[in-house]
Amino acid sequence: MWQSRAASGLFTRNCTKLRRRRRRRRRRRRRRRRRRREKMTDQGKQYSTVVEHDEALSFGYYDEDDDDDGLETFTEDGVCGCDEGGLGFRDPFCSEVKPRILLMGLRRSGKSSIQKVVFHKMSPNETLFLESTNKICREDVSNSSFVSFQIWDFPGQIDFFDPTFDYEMIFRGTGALIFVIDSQDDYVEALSRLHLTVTRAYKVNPDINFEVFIHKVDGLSDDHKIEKQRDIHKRANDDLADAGLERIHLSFYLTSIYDHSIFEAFSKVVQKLIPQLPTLENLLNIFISNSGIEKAFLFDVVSKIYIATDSSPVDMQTYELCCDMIDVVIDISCIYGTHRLQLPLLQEGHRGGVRLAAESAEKP
Ligand SMILES: Nc1nc2c(ncn2[C@@H]2O[C@H](COP(=O)(O)OP(=O)(O)OP(=O)(O)O)[C@@H](O)[C@H]2O)c(=O)[nH]1
Repeated sequence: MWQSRAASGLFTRNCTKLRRRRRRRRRRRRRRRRRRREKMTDQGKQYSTVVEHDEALSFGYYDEDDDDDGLETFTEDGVCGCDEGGLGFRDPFCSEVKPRILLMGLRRSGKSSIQKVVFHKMSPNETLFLESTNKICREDVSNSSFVSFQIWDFPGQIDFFDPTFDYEMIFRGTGALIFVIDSQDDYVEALSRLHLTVTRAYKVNPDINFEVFIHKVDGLSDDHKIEKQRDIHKRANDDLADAGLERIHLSFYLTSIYDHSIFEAFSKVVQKLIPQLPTLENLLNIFISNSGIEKAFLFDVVSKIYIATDSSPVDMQTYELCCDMIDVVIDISCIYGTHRLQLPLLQEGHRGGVRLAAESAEKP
């Protein structure tokens, strides 16, 4: 009896010791993670804000109390890949932090369509079948040394008051915030959402460029477009003035995925994030004046975004013509070009049809 009591006492003591040891280990691990995270934030690197739950949409860091190391949303070094499409953020050859562009707006306003059409060459009609985004989707765009940034596509129903949504962390590393308004819909709610988003973001990071895409204007007449733009511009700025925030500058663009307006608008957004822009413009001005060429654009061929142009005004028709010429050059070089030229285009997955043509051209 005495022996068994002693044995059970010993067993309990051992268990308690074991539990204490485990708890200590867990605490140490948490501390280490916290330190690592602080270090990463200091360096400007951002953690994923996507933590998927079974049912509800949730935003936040990984659960500190979750000890299951293997199931963490973050990789050990704090850099997390894209949830969709498998595009990672970590560039093994480059440790620089890329500017971040956020795509925000109400549900079905056209955010994902914009991203797919501009950066994935999706045909506008295919966007009709896009499903609603239910978590933040991040993508690394690194087409060239100038076009190198991250795009974060947000779900329409994002809730700033959700305590797990760490908007401070998100806005802190943001270069541009694109707010998409569906011009074919009633935009009263969109405007109040725009106001809330902009004021929150400005408080955290006053250096963000605020870009408003008055989207889906393809269904509107020219007069109607101008009228809508004027009305949205006035209401949005009035709201800011009422809040004493006149100093916030909003830029407005009329856009549609069914024409080149979305590429032009995106070009302007991206240009603001390129520190070398004035130098590039100067070089193009010199080029124009010495060559007798009428207009010059510096293009990112893959996305058809123009990185810079000379200082003469941009005529939409010239821009469209250049875009079409790029398509022709790509098509021809994919079919008749050298293997070296074809390869990057194949890797980029550029234009499905061309890819097939190039593959069959390669076969003996
Ligand atoms: N007419 C027209 N329709 C568009 C345009 N852009 C997108 N759409 C359509 O708008 C619908 C919604 O597009 P999505 O890209 O899924 O919208 P979203 O803002 O990502 O929606 P959530 O993921 O729910 O937040 C789709 O049916 C698109 O085809 C446009 O420029 N013009």
